[in-house]
Amino acid sequence: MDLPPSAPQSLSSIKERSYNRATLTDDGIMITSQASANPSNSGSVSNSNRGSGFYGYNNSTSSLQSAASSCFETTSLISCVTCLSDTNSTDHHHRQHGDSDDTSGLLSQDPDDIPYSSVNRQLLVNTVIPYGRILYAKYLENPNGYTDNGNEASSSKATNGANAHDSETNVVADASPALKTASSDDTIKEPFLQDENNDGGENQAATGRDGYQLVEITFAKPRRHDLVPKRLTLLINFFSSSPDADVVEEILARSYKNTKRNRSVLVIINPHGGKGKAKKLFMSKCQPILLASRCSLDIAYTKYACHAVDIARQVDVDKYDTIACASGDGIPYEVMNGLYQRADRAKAFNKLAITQLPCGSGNAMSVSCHWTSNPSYATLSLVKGVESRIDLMCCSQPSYYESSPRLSFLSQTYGVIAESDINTEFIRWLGPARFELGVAFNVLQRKKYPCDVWLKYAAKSKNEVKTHYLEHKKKAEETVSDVNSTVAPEDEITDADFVLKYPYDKGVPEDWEKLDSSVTDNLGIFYTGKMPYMAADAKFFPAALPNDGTMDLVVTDARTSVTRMAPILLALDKGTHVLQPEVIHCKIVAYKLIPKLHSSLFSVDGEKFPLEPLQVEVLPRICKTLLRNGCYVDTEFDSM
Ligand SMILES: Nc1ncnc2c1ncn2[C@@H]1O[C@H](COP(=O)(O)OP(=O)(O)OP(=O)(O)O)[C@@H](O)[C@H]1O
Repeated sequence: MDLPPSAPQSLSSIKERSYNRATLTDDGIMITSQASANPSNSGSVSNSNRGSGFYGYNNSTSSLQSAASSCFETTSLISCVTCLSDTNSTDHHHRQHGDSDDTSGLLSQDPDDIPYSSVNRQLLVNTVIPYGRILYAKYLENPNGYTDNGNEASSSKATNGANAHDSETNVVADASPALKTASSDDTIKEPFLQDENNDGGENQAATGRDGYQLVEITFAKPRRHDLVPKRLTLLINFFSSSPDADVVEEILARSYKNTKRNRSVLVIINPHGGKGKAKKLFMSKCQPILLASRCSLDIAYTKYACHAVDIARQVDVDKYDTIACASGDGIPYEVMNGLYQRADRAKAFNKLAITQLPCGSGNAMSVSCHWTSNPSYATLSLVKGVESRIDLMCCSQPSYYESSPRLSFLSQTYGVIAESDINTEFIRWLGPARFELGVAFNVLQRKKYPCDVWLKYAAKSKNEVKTHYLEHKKKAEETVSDVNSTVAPEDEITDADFVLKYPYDKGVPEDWEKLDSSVTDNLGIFYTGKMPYMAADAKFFPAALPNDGTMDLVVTDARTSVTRMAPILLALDKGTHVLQPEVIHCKIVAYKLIPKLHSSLFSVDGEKFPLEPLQVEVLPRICKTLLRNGCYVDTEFDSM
């Protein structure tokens, strides 16, 4: 990408600048004094240090005036050359020290919730940049300062080899024709990353004079509705009794607590996803954050329906730790099934975390796991997420179970919802409204979907569901806090974990209970789910938990009056529909449904499945994914 004419052309111009001073707090990096053009206003910069090469500026008035453009000079330069212009940024928002945030509040899309700010492009004193937002940190220079020839790199210990390697790993080539690498035309190589790769002082344990060290951080900064990576140069006050103290390592350790740094990601983009916008969304909203976080990326584009199954079947499991589906919910479904069909499936599910970057029309996985349907915020959640095990559901029907059952991570449905989801494809142009219209139409008609259903209960009554939920949620929270304090426990699965307890051909076990036929003869909705949200505004399964070994079931009776059904459906956004007396809500570990209709269908994770008997059981903890803060988005079910 060419530099715009107005952009500074030489790195030597950058050295004439002032920096914000900062210190590390428990929550983030706190600005302790503002950058200033006027030496008399330069806060706590001591006389003995002022003007030293260490600060990167000399003490001539003109230089200091040129430095008046503040610590954001770097940022604005970078913004300029990477088209990440900050012009309309929400810099006026700020959060004072003591009002700092943890990661739980960081992914909010509310611009009022921005935890740092600047006035006249300068960060306010006491602003805290939370660790949850920090993507990367490095030493900008060694403590001896820049040399006079304007060559930054030459003033530092040579680490360019490591950075060249870095740059190579960012653009891994792959022989597979299905895979397009991040160095292809489709990838905008961010100049700020190249700049970083050329830096000479990266990750050196510099020991600064008086404990001050010049560090550059890259952080995710809110801009309009999104997050964009920005850089900021800070003079950090870091005192430590240890001779090996390394402030950059300390910042990175705090910023990536309980998470893996430098993920190796295979991104699968469905170019048709999200009405054809998936690729553009990924490139503009997700890729900059992944690259700024020093993840290495390979990109694969799906070229035909079910291509992601083939990609996952063939992927080099040793090469990646993450598969990120820049798509709707269809591609993660295909990836899980592709991995399931591999001979080394236990290894594949142990090695790879499957996650979604919400670039499709249905993004239930991202809403549930990353707590957002915004691609840039979901990417931050990917980068910072806690690797967690989730249960999957294994589906068997006569036409395919012998060759290979199908995995489902989200839901299976029969009746009103299935028909509204799949049979309204012809009115796709209506967008999400098509689904709601379909449901409304079928509910108004009070259409019945007779069937027989057998259930293996884990919690039958609504009270039992609540008790189960509270117990398992508490257990999950304890596990997450264990992970927080120690290294994640070894939690590997083996081939034995894939063996079905209730194979289809063995019939219905005796301890399964048949659902009352007065309900199943008049069935309206049959819907099972493993994640809380089925769409951004449909909290269909508020009691769903990642790995409690159960799926949630919601059943309605088509004879329920329209005046009762309307408020039930309208309560979907709050999730309180499950509390209504007309709604059956239970937790089950397995079920069998035999349809009694000749023309209808099942929808499994949004895919059309044949109208045949369907038997499903939970496969506990089979899949690894990334959960923000180690849990599903809070549904507030415990307080319902
Ligand atoms: N190149 C392609 N051509 C045709 N179909 C494709 C292609 N790539 C992927 N698909 C199919 O598109 C389907 C939907 O994918 P995905 O969930 O990512 O998108 P989406 O925007 O959420 O779509 P939907 O609106 O159907 O939910 C999947 O079944 C997948 O097999």
